[in-house]
Amino acid sequence: MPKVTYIRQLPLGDGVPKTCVPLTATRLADVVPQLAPILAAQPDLIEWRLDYLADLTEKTALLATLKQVRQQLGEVPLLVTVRSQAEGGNAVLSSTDYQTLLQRLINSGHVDAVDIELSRGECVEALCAQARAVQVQSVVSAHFFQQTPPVADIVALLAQMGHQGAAITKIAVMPRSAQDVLNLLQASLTATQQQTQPVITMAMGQLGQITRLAGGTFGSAVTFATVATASAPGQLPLATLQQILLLLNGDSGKELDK
Ligand SMILES: O=C1C[C@@](O)(C(=O)O)C[C@@H](O)[C@@H]1O
Repeated sequence: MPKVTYIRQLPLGDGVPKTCVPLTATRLADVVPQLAPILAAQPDLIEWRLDYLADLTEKTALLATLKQVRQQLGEVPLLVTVRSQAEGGNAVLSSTDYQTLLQRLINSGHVDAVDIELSRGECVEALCAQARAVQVQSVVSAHFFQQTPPVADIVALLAQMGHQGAAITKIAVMPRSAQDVLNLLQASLTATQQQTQPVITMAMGQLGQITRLAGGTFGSAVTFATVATASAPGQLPLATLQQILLLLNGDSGKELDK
């Protein structure tokens, strides 16, 4: 069973799925303005998808905006993600540039958690260790935008993330059938029973939407939702999700009138 893992003061793996909304601004100047309506909707966690920025080379300006974002968030935890094109995002970075950028984010003092792609191979373990050293939680992730791997493969990938030092493990798949959706849920349940790190899973697209609503029942610790722009197919509006989570999780979920 996963041990409860905190991102700032937010417990993951305690049986209640947490909501996360992505920030998808394409210009640094739009980041803080985009944050206000997201915060007003009261997600548990914010993910800044840095790869949406048209220019990822402006490191000084980027870190200055990151500091501002952190200040605006108060106690809401911040996850930063640089999603590669190969994993469904927009970043086209060499291994060295990816590693350097993630190191700067980890050591910035302004992030609570960092997404690290398992497919980046060699640097994953080092990045997890660097994050751990400065109390930043590592969320090691894998994305399958074309298919859903077999249950055993999903479970093995999540375990591999844990072996590489992930504090939290995450996988997103694209289902082609209802069986694929069931397979993703089965893999979530099995991984949750076997590993100590919290597991985050989702099946994308409309077919997979049930996993964003009821994934918590099968162990998924976080569900991604939208306030304005989606960062992956199938994400539901946060307000709708909050209501359904309350129905499914009772008193342990959020209050309806929040
Ligand atoms: O890994 C994930 C999950 C996600 O792909 C989703 O399907 O909701 C959305 C991404 O922003 C996030 O980094």
